[in-house]
Amino acid sequence: MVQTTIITEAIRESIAVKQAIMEDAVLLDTIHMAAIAMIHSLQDHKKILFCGNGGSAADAQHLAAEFSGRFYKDRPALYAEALHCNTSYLTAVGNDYGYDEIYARMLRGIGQPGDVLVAISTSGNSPNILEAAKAAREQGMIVIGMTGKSGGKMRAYCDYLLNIPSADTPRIQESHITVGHIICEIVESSLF
Ligand SMILES: O=C(CO)[C@@H](O)[C@H](O)[C@H](O)[C@H](O)COP(=O)(O)O
Ligand SMILES: [Zn+2]
Repeated sequence: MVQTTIITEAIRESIAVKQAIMEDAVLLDTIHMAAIAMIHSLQDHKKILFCGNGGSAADAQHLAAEFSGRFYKDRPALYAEALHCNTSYLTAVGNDYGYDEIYARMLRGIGQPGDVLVAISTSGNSPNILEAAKAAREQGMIVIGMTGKSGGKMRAYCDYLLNIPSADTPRIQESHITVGHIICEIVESSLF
């Protein structure tokens, strides 16, 4: 059956990508270091900002809410936000300055040295995410990139590159959420 093949292949590929992450010592180390960077920023009363497009915007919002709401533990809120949640802002800045500017402009307004930007792009090439990463660096922020295998142009702007070993957008996104949840667990268990 065609549907059964699609279902089992998607699951098989998703497992294979996660298996490849588990066998990539450099990536595992980078996940750990990215979590430590977030812990230090939060201990220093800095904030964690997330951005992405489409499914990655949903991932940005999901992960920000794990920090600002709660993950496993009943504990104080951590300062985390996804940058796409204000549609009035997005439509105004997209309309007046262009879509590539939507996140960069906000970061120039609110980004502080020591804050963290988690920039999520499966291709690593979305212009608004690249502009965001550049603006974050100009503000003295730490940039954690979540991308696919190649890292794309994002590679040049990341302090920590979490490049999932796949070139398939949905499979990459599934692993972004897995890695994001792992980071949430490390951060929460270290701070509380
Ligand atoms: O969720 C999906 C596909 O799984 C889409 O909404 C996807 O996120 C969008 O096409 C994005 O615009 C892709 O951008 P990016 O990941 O290359 O930065
Ligand atoms: Zn998706």
